[in-house]
Amino acid sequence: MQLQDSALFKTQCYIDGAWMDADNKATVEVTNPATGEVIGTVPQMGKAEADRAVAAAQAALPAWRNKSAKERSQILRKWFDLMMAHQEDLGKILTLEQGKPLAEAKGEIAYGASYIEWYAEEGKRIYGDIIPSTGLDKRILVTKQPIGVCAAITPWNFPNAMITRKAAPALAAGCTFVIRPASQTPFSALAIAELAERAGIPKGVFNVLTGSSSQIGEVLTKDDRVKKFSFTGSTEVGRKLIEQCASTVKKVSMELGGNAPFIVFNDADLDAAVEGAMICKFRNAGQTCVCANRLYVQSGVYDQFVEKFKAAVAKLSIGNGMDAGVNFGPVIDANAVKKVEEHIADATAKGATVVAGGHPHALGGLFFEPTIVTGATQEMQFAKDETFGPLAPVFKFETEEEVLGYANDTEFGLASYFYTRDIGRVIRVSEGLDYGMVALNTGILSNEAAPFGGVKQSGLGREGSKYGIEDYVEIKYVLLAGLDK
Ligand SMILES: NC(=O)C1=CN([C@@H]2O[C@H](COP(=O)(O)OP(=O)(O)OC[C@H]3O[C@@H](n4cnc5c(N)ncnc54)[C@H](OP(=O)(O)O)[C@@H]3O)[C@@H](O)[C@H]2O)C=CC1
Ligand SMILES: O=C(O)CCCC(=O)O
Repeated sequence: MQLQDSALFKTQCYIDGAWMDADNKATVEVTNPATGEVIGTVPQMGKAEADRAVAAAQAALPAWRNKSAKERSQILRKWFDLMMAHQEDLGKILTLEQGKPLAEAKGEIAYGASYIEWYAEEGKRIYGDIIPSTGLDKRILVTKQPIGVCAAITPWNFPNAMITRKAAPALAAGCTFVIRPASQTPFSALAIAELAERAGIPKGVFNVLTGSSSQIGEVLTKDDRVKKFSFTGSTEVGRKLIEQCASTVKKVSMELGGNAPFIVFNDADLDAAVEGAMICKFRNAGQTCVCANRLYVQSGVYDQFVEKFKAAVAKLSIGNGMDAGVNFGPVIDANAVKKVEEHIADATAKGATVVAGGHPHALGGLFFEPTIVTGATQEMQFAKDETFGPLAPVFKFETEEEVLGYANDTEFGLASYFYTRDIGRVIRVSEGLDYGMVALNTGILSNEAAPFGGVKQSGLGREGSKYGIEDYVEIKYVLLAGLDK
């Protein structure tokens, strides 16, 4: 791998400020989804190493918690600066292990770093309250204190930003942190740890473990020293981890599956809607939890929208994300290909038509053609189940009431999108969508200043913004009495 700073490519874990192998020296291979080649190996750690990481985070807590918010802020700011200074190398590592095009990967590095910058500032503003009490001799003091040791498990689709979005508010609030990244994308996490060390984050404050998800997950969710657990991934695994956290009544944050509706009304700016649909559906080859999973287009513009959408899809440049000009890469693994194929087969068997793509790409391996199907209906699998791949089903609808019913007919409630220029409809539809996030006239809604999160079975808690830090503090109420003497 050609990096300007080759020390960013680490193949050991980072626990208590030291780089180390698994106790039994076992390793696991990581492959490049674009080529199938092995990029390197990382330690296959388990319970014993996880226990030591939690102990290190516990030992580091008092000194980190007792730094002033300004001191922590200065260290975090340095971490942010280092990430941006190494954006190119971090982007390359990310593309090699995850597959997304390099420009998109570098975009993720800036996006991930923006959470560190944001919380370096926000950590200084964890305000409390003084509340007048019922008795004149009393006052109620409310303070917010760091919750303690925090742990997290993150997915492969955003190997950098899903970590910083959790670690930055935790560290800014005065907590210490243990992270177990996805097996398919550990190198981005280890590079973040290398930069944490260079930024001066003290030993034990930020720890990275790779290896067995079930063994490490069990420690991180059941150990009483861990006070807060945060997860991004599938709803199925999230449910299980919530159950495990119940054994020690831990505070949990969950960013789980989505099934985003993308609604285009007759009065929409169609070119803007197509541009939004392209980014919303096909960035990261359709593998984000806020990706449009169902495109609902009103009957008056349905045919026109499909034609423009097809033309835009035909312009995508498919290939290895490291190659110049490529803007659409492979999917993560064979299961991802299988799921897209299953959803296409189910839809065509029930009457849908493939109007673009529909097959594994001629490049072979994990490349799948960006696909559009028309004539989609609520009876098809993708109406209920997140595809998490490059398949865009286009549904036709007649009325606002009808489409709101379809959009909300899911157990998920993460992101939703709609295009209209009618102000009354803007209010009615944004209030009527049962989603944690609603975007009007745009296909992209994530940024560090906004509260990212879902309702229903899409999760618990919010990440980013002033709200995101609340998940990493405990409220303490102090009653001051006898003040009249
Ligand atoms: N909300 C989101 O952003 C995401 C949603 N998904 C959804 O989930 C589907 C499957 O993707 P997948 O990657 O398998 O998602 P998973 O939920 O299985 O994986 C997410 C993370 O959880 C870990 N994990 C898996 N099982 C356990 C366990 N029993 N205990 C502790 N940790 C565990 C994984 O480790 P390991 O890598 O070792 O498997 C990974 O780090 C996707 O198709 C998509 O629908 C997936 C990723 C992100
Ligand atoms: O898929 C996810 O879990 C994160 C979505 C990326 C984003 O923040 O937009």
